[in-house]
Amino acid sequence: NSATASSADSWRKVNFYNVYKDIADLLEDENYDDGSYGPVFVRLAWHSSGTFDTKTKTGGSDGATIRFAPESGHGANAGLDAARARLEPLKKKYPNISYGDLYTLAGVVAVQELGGPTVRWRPGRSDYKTAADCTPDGRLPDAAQGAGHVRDVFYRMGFNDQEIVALIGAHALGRCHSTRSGYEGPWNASPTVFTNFFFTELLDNTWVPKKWNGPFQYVDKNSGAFMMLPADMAFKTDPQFRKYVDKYATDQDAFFADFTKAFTKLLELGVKFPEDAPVYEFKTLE
Ligand code: HEM
Ligand SMILES: Nc1ncc(C2CC2)[nH]1
Repeated sequence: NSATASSADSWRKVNFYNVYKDIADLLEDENYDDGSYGPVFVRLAWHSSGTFDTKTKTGGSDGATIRFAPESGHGANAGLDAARARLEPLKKKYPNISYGDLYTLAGVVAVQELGGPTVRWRPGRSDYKTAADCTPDGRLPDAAQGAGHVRDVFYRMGFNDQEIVALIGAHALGRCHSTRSGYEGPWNASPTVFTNFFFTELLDNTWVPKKWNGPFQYVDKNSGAFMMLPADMAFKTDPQFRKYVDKYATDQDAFFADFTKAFTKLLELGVKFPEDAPVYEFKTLE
């Protein structure tokens, strides 16, 4: 963690168009996973933000407490050190950017450069928080549980059913790592392209329990080349979630329109932005 802490207003000295470009240049790496850091940047932005609790107004992306132990060591955050390390040189290059702004912006760049919708983003998160502000473990969802648990976690953040389903669509990206969450896969055709494939695969494939000694999960019967978590399956079986899964599976534009709104809301949970903080809509480079 760079010693250069940003002050409350130091974001005003940052050219975010340059930061966007530099993050985009970090995405591709043929030696990492499926060739892109994009998916793990999206997960970093989401885990930095998804700790928010509407009742206590604690957690969220402001202060980026995810970079401090004990939060950095929570099981749910396993593997995110790789994403934070990849972004660290940009904190040195742009000492006036806050980690909270850097981590959330990286998620925005990843979604846009991997073919997803434009995501509105505001600067103004601060780094004043310390390890003492870390949120307790258990704020993020447990993949082994079902719809009830998923609602408990996301309602606590302030989301409704439609927003929860839109957000889970990000599971079209990336993969599970047995060395991180314990789950494994997928090897589907396009883990580095942002599409509505999570919904189409969920509905169209036949899901069977994976025969292995890892944690309970599903694999698709025909190709064995895609996986679903127990929590993923809740989106197929719960009637209120299923309504939106059907909609997004048949209408990618509707998914994109709802995802971008919910993702901006997620990345801004709990943040008190300066009144004059600009709303950026970056042009996608690819
Ligand atoms: C019910 C809610 C959710 C559960 C239980 C869940 C669980 C998981 C698990 C277990 C992994 C595998 C981690 C690993 O082993 O590397 C994962 C990966 C991922 N999750 Fe989620 N997640 C949820 C919601 C979300 C949301 C809301 C987003 C973003 C908007 C998201 C984005 C991702 C991405 C992009 C990956 C791939 C990361 C990589 O390739 O390294 N997830 N998720
Ligand atoms: N279906 C599915 N659930 C979780 C994932 C990880 C993002 C890769 N994929």
